[in-house]
Amino acid sequence: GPVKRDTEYDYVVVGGGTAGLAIAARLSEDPKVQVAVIEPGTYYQISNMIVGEVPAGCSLFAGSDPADTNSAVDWDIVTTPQEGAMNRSLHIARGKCLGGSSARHYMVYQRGDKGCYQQWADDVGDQSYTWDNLLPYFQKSVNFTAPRAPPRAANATADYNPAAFTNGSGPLRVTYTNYASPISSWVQKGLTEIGILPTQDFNSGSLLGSGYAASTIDPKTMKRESSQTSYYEPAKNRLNFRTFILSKASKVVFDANKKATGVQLTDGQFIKANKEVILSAGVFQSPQLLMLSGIGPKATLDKYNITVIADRPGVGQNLTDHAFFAPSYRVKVETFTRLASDLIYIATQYLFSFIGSQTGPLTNPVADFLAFERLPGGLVSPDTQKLLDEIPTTWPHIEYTAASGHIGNFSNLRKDQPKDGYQYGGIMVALTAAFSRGTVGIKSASIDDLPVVDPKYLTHPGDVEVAVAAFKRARKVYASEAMADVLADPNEYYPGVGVQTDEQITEAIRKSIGPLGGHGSCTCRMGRVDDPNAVVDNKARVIGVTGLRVVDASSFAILPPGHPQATVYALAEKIADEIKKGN
Ligand SMILES: Cc1cc2nc3c(=O)[nH]c(=O)nc-3n(C[C@H](O)[C@H](O)[C@H](O)COP(=O)(O)OP(=O)(O)OC[C@H]3O[C@@H](n4cnc5c(N)ncnc54)[C@H](O)[C@@H]3O)c2cc1C
Repeated sequence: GPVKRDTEYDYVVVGGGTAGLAIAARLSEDPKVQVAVIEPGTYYQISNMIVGEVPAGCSLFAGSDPADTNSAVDWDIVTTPQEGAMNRSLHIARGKCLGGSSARHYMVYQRGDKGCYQQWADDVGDQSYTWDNLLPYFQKSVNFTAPRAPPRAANATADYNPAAFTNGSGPLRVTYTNYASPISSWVQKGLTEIGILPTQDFNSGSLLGSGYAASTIDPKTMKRESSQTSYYEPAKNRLNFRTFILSKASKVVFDANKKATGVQLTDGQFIKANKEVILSAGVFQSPQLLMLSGIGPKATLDKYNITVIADRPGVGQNLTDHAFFAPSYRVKVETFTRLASDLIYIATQYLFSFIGSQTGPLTNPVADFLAFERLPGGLVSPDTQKLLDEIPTTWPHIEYTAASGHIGNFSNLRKDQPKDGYQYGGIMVALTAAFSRGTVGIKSASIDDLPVVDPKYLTHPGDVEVAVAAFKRARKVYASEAMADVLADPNEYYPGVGVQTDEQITEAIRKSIGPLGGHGSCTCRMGRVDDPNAVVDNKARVIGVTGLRVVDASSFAILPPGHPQATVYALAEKIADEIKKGN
């Protein structure tokens, strides 16, 4: 039978992922407070050995092909057939381990723009969510180390703003990889030619422009930094901090006053929460757990005979994500294509460069160069342009990422690399202000069944127009004069020169569009208490009950443009602070 545990704590955190370990570590700083974390996975250093820690390993087991997974460390979530994507069902990687998706992701550390957080503050009716007021929480979470050149190449200087990291003695190590992808400096020139100019950094509230991205990488070892290596490791031996690995929550339990009293586990145990339960099970499983516990759209709960505790129609709605696609080209510089197909090269790189001197392509998380822009005027219909113009002026519509390899339809980055001796490079195009919204549902009253995930990519007609316009912009980057010298073949490899009309481009995009890692958010959306579709209030408290919060990407009010981990950590820091203040 299961090991007998202490079963009473002040705070029970469900999910030892990105937000969960951050908030649990902060709450346990007070030795008088007893904190427990429930996590179904284990250490990814065991369940995803080497691959989980080496930055270039992030490209493995994260494709949209349902077979491109490692079930030991992934939830194997596959979407419903996507109407906007030629009815393909797409795997969306989600970490099942201590560290959660921070143990699976591509390590880009980047904050949103000032306008997006102003929107968050206005939506929620709480100006503590503006950029200026969140900045101390961004800074509190990180410990920054400036890029080093050498070992970075002289033509790959990463600019940064030291002031973005003032007071940076936090747990999460952020730096720049020791090896810049050679294709990135070429893509930067191509971007400049189409009018997207270099900018200093992506951590100071403004994103428009191009530059190298900071990464959550340990500057000493060049290994992945996750919420487990950063927040959890220094806290785990505290006497008031318990972690239950290989343990899954099946539901939150309430008393007659609708106060959360604890968490039921699948092994039959009940873990009592004297103060609060905090759900940090992520964008798909936090709304699932709410529904299984009786909080959600009444019709859904009735359908599965779940007793309604609070009828909250917004639970599982409003799924916001960054879908992406990527044309690719044959190039003359070494890219990930070589790593993917040359085992002897990987082995020597690992032993002599990565372990030996913390250098070489394995230290690179495959996509290290970003650019953001507002779509130039005149490229979409007046209706769509109007929608784009309504988005706060600092919030980019598009993100371009230099891709060191062929992405294709993102089904399996390793297997899909062409084996014809050429190196490949590309440019990933993500919709960072997408209008399409998806849903997360349930198919039974049991946690043994995965949630039903329907991101509804490209179902809003405005997104299709923006995607086609951005695709043409991306093509211009590789067709630039500046990039001519690096192309091994002037013709586009994928989707190829035969794709020319808007109809053909739309079809090519629908055939290849996929989740940009899984930036999914807002399925337990934060909002005003009187908003019937809000799920949590400005302190992340679930509306309609007491003693329960949701703190993770699901409780975002909006999805900031770009990569969400910085905001996940900042939110966890902010809510930990609110709890400590007694709010
Ligand atoms: C492949 C990939 C690439 C990405 N690239 C980037 C990037 O480069 N930069 C960036 O900023 N963001 C990136 N992201 C997004 C980022 O990783 C997520 O937004 C972030 O990690 C979400 O944090 P979270 O706390 O909401 O969820 P998670 O970190 O996923 O944590 C959820 C936790 O809950 C646990 N759990 C689930 N169900 C239960 C249950 N029933 N009981 C108990 N526990 C449960 C899970 O095992 C997991 O540990 C990427 C994501 C993926 C998947």
